[in-house]
This record gives sequence, C-alpha cells and structure tokens, in this order.
Amino acid sequence: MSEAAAISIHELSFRWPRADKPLLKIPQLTLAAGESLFLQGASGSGKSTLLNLIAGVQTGYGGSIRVCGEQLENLSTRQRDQLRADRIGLVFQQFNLLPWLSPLENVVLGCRFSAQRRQQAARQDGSVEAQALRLLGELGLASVSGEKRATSTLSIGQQQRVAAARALIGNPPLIIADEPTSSLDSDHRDRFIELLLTECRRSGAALLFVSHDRLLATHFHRRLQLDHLVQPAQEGKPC
Ligand SMILES: Nc1ncnc2c1ncn2[C@@H]1O[C@H](COP(=O)(O)OP(=O)(O)OP(=O)(O)O)[C@@H](O)[C@H]1O
Repeated sequence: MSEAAAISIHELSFRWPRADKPLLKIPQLTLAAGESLFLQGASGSGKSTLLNLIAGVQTGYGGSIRVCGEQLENLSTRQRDQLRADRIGLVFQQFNLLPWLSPLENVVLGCRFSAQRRQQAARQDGSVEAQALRLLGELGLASVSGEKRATSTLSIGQQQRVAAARALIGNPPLIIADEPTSSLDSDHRDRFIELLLTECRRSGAALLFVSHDRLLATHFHRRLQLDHLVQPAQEGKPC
C-alpha cells in the first residue's frame, strides 16, 4: 500500500461564527508524503486559520481533512492533540521557545508529549538528547548545543534554528511552518529555508510552509496561492 498523504483536504469550508461569508472554501488540497509545498496568501487571507485547521487546533469546519491517514473529524479533542504531538512538527512565527531553558532543553521538549517521537529519536540516535544534539549540529548550532545558557541570549536566527530542531525531533512525518522567516534578513531567510528543507528531505517529512512573501516560493517542490485554491473544482494554480 502506498504511504498516506501528509495532508488531504476535500470540500473544506470554514466560517468564523459572526462572519457573513466563509473565510476558506477549498475544494481540494493534497500534500504528498515527503513533498514540500509553499502556500502563499495575502495578510488576512486565512493562512494561519488553515494551518490551525490542519493541526487540529481549530474545529467547526465543513468537509474533510485527513492528516497522515487520520480523518480529523472522526477524532476526539484528545486524539487530535495526540496526533499533533506524534505526527506534526510546528515552527511558528514567534518560535514559541521557552526563553529560560537551554537550546538543548528546548529541542528535547518537542518530544515531551509523544512516546512515539521519543522512541523514534532513541531508535535513530541512541537517545532523545543525542538526536537533539545531532539536529542542532546539522542546523549549524554545534557551538551552543552543549551550553547551559538561556535560549533568549541567542540571536534571532539561532533561535529560529532551535525552533526548527524542536519541530524535527522524533521524525514527525509532517512539518508545518507558519511565516517562520519573517524576522530574518534575506540571506538568513534563504539559508534557514534550505536547512529546513534539507532536514525534511533527510527525515522524509513533508513540509507545508506558509508565507505572504512569494519570493521564497522557488525553494519548494510545489507552490500554491491560497486565493486560487478557493476557485471551484481545481487543485490550485501555481503562484
Ligand atoms: N478567533 C478569531 N475569530 C474571528 N475571526 C478571526 C479569528 N482569528 C482570525 N480571524 C479572522 O480571520 C481572517 C484570517 O486570519 P488569519 O490569521 O488566518 O490570516 P493570515 O492569512 O494568516 O494573516 P497574516 O498573514 O496577517 O498572519 C482575518 O480576517 C482575521 O481577522
């Protein structure tokens, strides 16, 4: 049997409770296992809302969302939380790191709620800590990976890479990144995206990368524009 798609959406419709029209109406969207997809959309077009629906944080939609073979509408809140912990690595715009912990401690946190990811890390590298150190090294942070210093004392670009290592630990099959490069200059931005893509390729993870900045699109296997997705009966046009 072929590997389940990382994301498979059919006839998705979502409207905020007091809004007069739906924010999102997406006939079809698929992200294959191991594929990288750049999703571009203007501010307010619903990118973060869509990511929250896919991550199972936001509910109350019409249609179907399948993540790594699991139909989200069939899961309880607890099951959705577990699916997110086990199968999705999240990289946020504001990193969401704990500033007083060390880089290594922050990366290890990525496995905290998932026995599956802890086991996977231990199987691959001997222990969760060993995998965290490997990822920090691959992301160019070997010099700070053994230090006890607070993560808040790292540069923004370094913190960004700690956040990426935390998303990647334990090999989740899907990485979702929400505008993770908005606070980096263009050199650091391109370098960060290439590192993230390299790590996703290495681990076989699919990557859904969302940004309003269409200049970043060239790095990815596939590019879609959110506005085009809402047109009926098509998979979306390249941006
Ligand atoms: N909790 C909420 N309740 C009601 N409306 C909301 C809520 N969260 C977001 N919205 C609205 O949904 C629309 C899309 O917001 P969203 O954050 O998904 O857009 P975005 O494309 O990610 O924007 P940006 O690029 O500026 O981050 C906006 O009009 C926003 O005001």
